[in-house]
Amino acid sequence: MSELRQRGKMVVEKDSSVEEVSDYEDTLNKPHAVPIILANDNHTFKLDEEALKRVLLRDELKDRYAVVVSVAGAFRHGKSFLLDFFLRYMSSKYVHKQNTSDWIGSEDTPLEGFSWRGGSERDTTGILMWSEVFLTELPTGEKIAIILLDTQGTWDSKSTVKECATIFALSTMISSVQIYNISGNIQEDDLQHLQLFTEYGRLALASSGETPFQRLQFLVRDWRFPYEAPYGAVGGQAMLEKRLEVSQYQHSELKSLRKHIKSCFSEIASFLMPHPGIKVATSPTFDGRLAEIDQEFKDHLKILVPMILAPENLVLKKINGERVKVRDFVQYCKSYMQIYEGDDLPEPKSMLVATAEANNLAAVADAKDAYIQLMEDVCGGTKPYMKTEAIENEHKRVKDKAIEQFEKKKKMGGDEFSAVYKEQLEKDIEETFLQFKSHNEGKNIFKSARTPAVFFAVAIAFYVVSGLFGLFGLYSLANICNLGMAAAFMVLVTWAYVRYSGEMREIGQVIDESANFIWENIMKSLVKTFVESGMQQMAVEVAERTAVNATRVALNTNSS
Ligand SMILES: Nc1nc2c(ncn2[C@@H]2O[C@H](COP(=O)(O)OP(=O)(O)OP(=O)(O)O)[C@@H](O)[C@H]2O)c(=O)[nH]1
Repeated sequence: MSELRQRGKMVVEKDSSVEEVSDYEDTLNKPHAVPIILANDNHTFKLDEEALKRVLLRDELKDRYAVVVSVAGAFRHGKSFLLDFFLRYMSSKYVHKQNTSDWIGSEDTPLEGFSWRGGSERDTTGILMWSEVFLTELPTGEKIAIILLDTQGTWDSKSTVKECATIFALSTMISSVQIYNISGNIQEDDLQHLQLFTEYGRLALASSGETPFQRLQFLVRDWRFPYEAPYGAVGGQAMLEKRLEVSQYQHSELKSLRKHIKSCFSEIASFLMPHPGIKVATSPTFDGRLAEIDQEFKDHLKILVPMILAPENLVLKKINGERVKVRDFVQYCKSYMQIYEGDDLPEPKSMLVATAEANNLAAVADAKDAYIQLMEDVCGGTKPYMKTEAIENEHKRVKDKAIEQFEKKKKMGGDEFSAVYKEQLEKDIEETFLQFKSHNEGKNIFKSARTPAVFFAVAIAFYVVSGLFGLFGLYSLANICNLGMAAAFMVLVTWAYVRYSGEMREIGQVIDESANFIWENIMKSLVKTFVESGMQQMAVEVAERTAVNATRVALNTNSS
């Protein structure tokens, strides 16, 4: 196996050598970039749902609130390079729990993580997610998971306008902090690339009253005019205010673009980065070591990175004003991806519908979870058997609660839109209830013993009838009954084997169903008549004995 390092990039080539397979697996188990949106040859994208689920749907993650940090912007402008410093910070702060400014690393360590490299050809394609999701708590106590995304650079010679817009739009829609990486200055075309969202933002705002996105962080690389606006956040803010200024004499098109950009994000910030030095920009042998990066750049990295990733600065992903859990994030990715699958860029309206759809599906999943949790408490796992009537009453009570939770949750799209999802929730709950019910039935030892009891009784019945036929010399009929008895025993043995081995379960099911049929249609009424006549007999006997005793007592009293 050979491991090619293209600066920070780890390319693993698998060869046939057996002893090296475990090395290969070790490398894959190390935190790495996972492509979640894949670029197809025909200029379209595909969501790798399985990969996304493998990273996110882990027990320790899925119920945490998501913070999603993405870096997007033109290609070859140091996006992945920056993200690798984010990884250093995250690892020091959230994995090793260190609180020092040494997170930036030692002077001579090559920079690793998301693939980055020099040269003029694009490197990243699609959207990549870092496989290690960082866990922490907000100062308010909420447990959160921080997800990092690297995106395909825009405006390279191989991508169509639609591809660029799709990646930028998708990454903005799924992130809570979109870092808009641009070079040199904030220009009008940088603002125009936000255009697609401005209409979506207007619709979303009208529909829900909530700002659709959270933080947009302009990051201007290689800022060359520190004498006009100083490096860092203060200079960045001053620059941004100038660029987003709406003035009386502006063209109405420029005015409305600025107004709508502002209404799409709850926070817009900007940071001016100094040039990292000639080696970073031009040396083909530069491997990311700090020793070769300008001090001013490193100083500003130490300000920028905690400004985005320190616990007090983290921004939770919100949709329709509601925080998004990691498992809901998967649903949002699916719904959004669907609208970008067509040939044209989606209409802002369909972006809104997709958001409303994912929003309602997340509410359905939450309500169903609540139902399962409450039912588990009532009759799940090792809880003892409940009477059918009692479990049905509990189901109704818990179902009402789950539906109420769904109705109370803030959702997009209005009542009519939500009605379909409410119906789906009701259907899901009923299906889940059937599973709880059959699990409960399984705990009733009398019901589970029904099949052997029925076939044993059938065998005994054949035995008795065969004896009777034998008594009257009807041997051929007696033999048929003996055959029936043998068949009943065979069924019993087969049933016991199926139960013991877990094999041939379909046959086991047929036997159980036949036993149920015999019980419901023949034996139940017989047993009922038997028990009732037995009870009557007993009642008559008890009454007679009581009468006799009473008469005796009366006679004794009279004679004395
Ligand atoms: N001028 C300049 N170059 C940088 C900066 N940061 C990183 N670089 C260099 O830019 C080149 C590209 O870095 P990447 O991180 O691969 O860039 P990218 O934007 O992820 O590239 P794509 O994946 O192709 O979109 C590398 O040679 C880096 O050394 C910066 O702030 N200014």
